[in-house]
Amino acid sequence: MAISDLELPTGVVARSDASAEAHADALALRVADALRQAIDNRGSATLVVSGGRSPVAFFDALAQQPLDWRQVLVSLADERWVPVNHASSNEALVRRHLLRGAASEAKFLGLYRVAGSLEQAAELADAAFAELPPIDVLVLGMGDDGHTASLFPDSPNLDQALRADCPRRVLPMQAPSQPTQRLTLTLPLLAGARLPLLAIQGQAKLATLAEALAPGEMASMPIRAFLHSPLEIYWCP
Ligand SMILES: O=C(O)[C@H](O)[C@@H](O)[C@H](O)[C@H](O)COP(=O)(O)O
Repeated sequence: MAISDLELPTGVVARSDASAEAHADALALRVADALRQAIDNRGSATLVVSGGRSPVAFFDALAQQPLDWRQVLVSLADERWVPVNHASSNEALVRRHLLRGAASEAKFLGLYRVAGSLEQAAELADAAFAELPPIDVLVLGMGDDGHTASLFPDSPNLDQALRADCPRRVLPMQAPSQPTQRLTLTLPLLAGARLPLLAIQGQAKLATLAEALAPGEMASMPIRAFLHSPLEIYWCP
């Protein structure tokens, strides 16, 4: 199956690249162009990225892009509640692969907070994220189960996080399917992005996307909250 086989809602466009490298480069060029445009129009740009395994090549390619990184704020759609020197830390991943070279001039707002509990860490992050400007570019990934950010099916706080009027910017997530406790931005913050992008690779995720595009509960496949205009999907085999 290819992404061109999928029937996409109006305003949702998809791009397919032949290799993971071409996919990462195409995504990096699109993000860099949008960040430059935001800086030209408003003097600064806010980029929110997801973690996991897929974005590494994209981060490495974006770090090479010529732009005024001093005017860019980079943040995270979600985080594992682990110290920033932990192997699973999304902040560590972004600092290692994106915030280097010229891109090390960018500002960074992380989600991880030291606290006595995940709930307390989420409250501290929620307060800090009141400072997050409107998102210019959001890069989402997706799991095979249809989660995105740390909006996992069956997570206790999912319904609250998916409310369009959710009063929280950051919520704790204890996804039954995941080994580490998580912190996630909630739907109102993520849905406000000027340019939302979804980057996925492989046939399994394409099948998950096809399933998510069919009618169904948002809570069972949270990626459904983003499968509407405007959205650009980047896929490679
Ligand atoms: O912290 C995370 O893991 C991400 O934010 C998460 O939402 C990720 O995008 C998907 O789980 C896909 O992860 P992979 O790219 O590793 O498949």
